[in-house]
Amino acid sequence: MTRTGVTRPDPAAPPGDSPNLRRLRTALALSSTGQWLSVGALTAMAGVLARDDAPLDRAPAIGLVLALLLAPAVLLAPLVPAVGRLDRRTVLVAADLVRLVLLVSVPLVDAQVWTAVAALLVGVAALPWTTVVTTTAPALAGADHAERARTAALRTVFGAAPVAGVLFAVLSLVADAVAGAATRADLVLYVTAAVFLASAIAVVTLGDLPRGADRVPSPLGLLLRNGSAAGLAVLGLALAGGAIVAVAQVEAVTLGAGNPGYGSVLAGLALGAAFGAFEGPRVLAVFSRVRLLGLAVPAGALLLLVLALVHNLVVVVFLAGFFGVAAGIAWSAARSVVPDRIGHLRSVALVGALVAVAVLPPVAAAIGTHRLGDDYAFTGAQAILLAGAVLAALLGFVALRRLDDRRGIPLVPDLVAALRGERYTPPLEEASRPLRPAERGVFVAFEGGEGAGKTTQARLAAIWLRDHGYDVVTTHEPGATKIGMRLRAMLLDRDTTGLSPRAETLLYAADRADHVANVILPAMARGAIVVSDRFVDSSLAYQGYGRKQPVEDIAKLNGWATQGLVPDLTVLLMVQPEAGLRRLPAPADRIESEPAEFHERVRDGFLALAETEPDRYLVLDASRPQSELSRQIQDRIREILPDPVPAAAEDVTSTFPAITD
Ligand SMILES: Nc1ncnc2c1ncn2[C@@H]1O[C@H](COP(=O)(O)OP(=O)(O)OP(=O)(O)O)[C@@H](O)[C@H]1O
Ligand SMILES: Cc1cn([C@H]2C[C@H](O)[C@@H](COP(=O)(O)O)O2)c(=O)[nH]c1=O
Repeated sequence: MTRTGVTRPDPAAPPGDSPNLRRLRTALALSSTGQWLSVGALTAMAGVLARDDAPLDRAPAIGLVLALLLAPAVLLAPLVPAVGRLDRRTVLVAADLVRLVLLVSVPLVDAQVWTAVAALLVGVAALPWTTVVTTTAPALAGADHAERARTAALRTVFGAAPVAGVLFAVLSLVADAVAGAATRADLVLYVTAAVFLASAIAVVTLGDLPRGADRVPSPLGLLLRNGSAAGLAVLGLALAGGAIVAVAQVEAVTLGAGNPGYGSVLAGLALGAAFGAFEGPRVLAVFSRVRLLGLAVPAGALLLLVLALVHNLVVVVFLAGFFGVAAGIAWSAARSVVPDRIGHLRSVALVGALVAVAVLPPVAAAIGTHRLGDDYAFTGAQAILLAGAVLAALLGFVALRRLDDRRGIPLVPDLVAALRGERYTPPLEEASRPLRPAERGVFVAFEGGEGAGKTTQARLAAIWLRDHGYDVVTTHEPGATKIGMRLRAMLLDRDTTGLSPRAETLLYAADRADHVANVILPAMARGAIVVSDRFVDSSLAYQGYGRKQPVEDIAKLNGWATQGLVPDLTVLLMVQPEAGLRRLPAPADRIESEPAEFHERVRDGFLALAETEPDRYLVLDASRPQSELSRQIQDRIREILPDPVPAAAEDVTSTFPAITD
C-alpha cells in the first residue's frame, strides 16, 4: 500500500503464487516455529539440568546449547546442496521427524550431555529446510517471481520467531500453573515435537517439489569477503542481541520469574525485532538510511545499558522489546545501505550471535555476583550486557563515520526535518543561504530498464503538471548539459571500447554532478518541479548490479556528486528486458547491446533498491497501457505536490470572502 492507502500495483503480474507454494510456506512456517521453539525449550532444559544453586553458574550450560544450535548454520551450510539431489519431500519430512524424536528424547533421557547433543542435531536437522528458502520456493514461483518468493519465504522463517516466543511464554506459564514453580521444560519440548509433526504432515500433502539446490555460500566465507562498514553496525547489534539471549534465562530466574519470565523476554525481543524490521523502511522515510543505521544502533545500545542495570522483569521485557525494535530498524536500514551484500550482513549477524552465546555466558559466570551496598547485587550477566551495549554503540558510530552519505550536513537539523517528514536541504553551492521548504521545488525521477517507457511517462507527467500551473523542468541523464552531451556520446557510442567499469561509473557520476549543479538545483531553488529521466538509481542498477561493482561505493560517490540530493519520488517502470529492448529502434547503443544477463541483473537491482525504500518508490508494471500508467503516476505525484499558489499570494487572496455563486 502507498501512504494514502492506494494499493501499490504488483510490478510483475501475475504474482506467481500457487496452491503448492502456499502449502509449502505453511509447512515452512510450522517448521520454523518449531525451530525457534526448540531454542527456548532446549535452553530452558539446559538451565534446569545444570542444577547449580546460583542461576549465574548455569549460564555456561545454556550458552553451550545455544551455540550448538547455531553452529551448524555457520559451519555446515556449504553441505546443503548435497541434500538437494535427494527427493526433497523425503528429506524435509525426515528433518522434521528427526527433530521430533530428539525433542521427545530430551526429557526422557534427562541428562545435560544429551540435551547438548540433541541441540547440535536439531541444528543439523534444520539445514535441509534452508533449501526451501533458497531453491524450492523460488523454483515453484517461476523465474519471473523467484526473488519475490525467496523474500516471502525468508519473512516466513523470521516471522515465526515472535510467534514461537509468545507460545513459549504461554506454555511456560501453563506448566508453572499446573506443576508449580521451578518446573522443567517438558511441556514446551512435547509441544515443539508436535509442531514438527504438523510440519511433516504438511510436507506430505505437498505436490511435486523440484529437486536441486543452489550453492549455499559459507557464512564464514561471506563474512571475510565482501566486508562493509554496515556489517560493523550489524555485528554490534548481533553481539548485543546474543548477550541478551545468552543471559535472559539466568536473569529471569534471578528475578524469580523462571521460564515464563524467560519466555517473555524472548517474546519481547522477537516481537520488537520483527516489528522494527517490517516497519523499518517506513521509519523516517526521508532520512538517510546510513544515518538511520548509525542512530538505531546506539539507540539499541542505550536501551541495553538501562536493561542491564534494572532489576525488574516487566521493565526488562519492555526494554528487550524496544531493543528488538531498534535492532530491526537498524537491520532494515543496513539492507538499504548495502542491498548487494545482504548475504554478508546475514553472515555477520549469525557469526556475531554465535560468538556472543558461546563466549559471554562463561565470562558472566566467571565474573560472578558482587554486592554493591546492602540492596544492589551486580552480576556477571549485567557486566556482559553492559559490555555488549558499549561495543554496539562504538561499532554503530564507526559505521556512521565511515559511511555517512550526507557529510557536511549537520545531523540534528537533518533529523529534526526528517521527524517533520521533510528532507533537510543543504545550502546550495551557488546560493549563500539554505533553501526554505517553501522555496524548494519537487524532484521526481523516472527509472527502469531499456525501453520501459521512462521518457514517455516523464513527458506525460510534465504536460499534466504544466496544465495544472506548475513550473516544470524536464531533464534526463546522461547528457542534459553541454559537458553532459559529450560524456553521453563517449558513454553510449559503440566505438567506445575497453572502458573500465570504474571509469564508466565515474563518467556517469561526472555527468550527474554537472546536471545537479547546473540544472536540477537551480530549478529547485526557484521552486520548480524537476522531472528527470534517470538519476542515481540508474548508476546503482547498471554500474552496481549490472557491472557487479560495489553498490555501497557507487552510492557514496553519487551522494557526493549530487550534494546529497535524493528524489522526493522515484517512479520505477518494470519491464522484461527483452520486451523493453524490442520497443527500441535499432541500432542498439553500447549499453543496450550488453548481454541479456546484464539487463536481468539491472532489473533485479532496480527491484532490490525499491524494496529497501518502498515509500520513495512507485513501482509499476510497464507492460500496461500508457494511459493507465500515467493516471497512476499522476495520483502518486499529487501526494507530494506543493500548493501551486505562492504562499505570499495566498496571504492576500485568502483575505477575500469566498464567492460561491
Ligand atoms: N506502456 C507502454 N506500452 C507499450 N509501448 C510503450 C509503452 N510506453 C512506451 N512505449 C513505447 O516504447 C518505446 C520506448 O519508450 P520510451 O522511449 O519512453 O522508453 P525509455 O524507457 O525512455 O527508453 P530508453 O531506455 O531508451 O530511455 C516507445 O516507442 C514508446 O512509444
Ligand atoms: C544515467 C545512467 C544511464 N545508464 C545507461 C542506461 C542506458 O542504457 C543509457 C542511457 O540511455 P537512455 O536511452 O537515455 O536511457 O545509459 C547507466 O548505465 N548508468 C547511469 O547512471
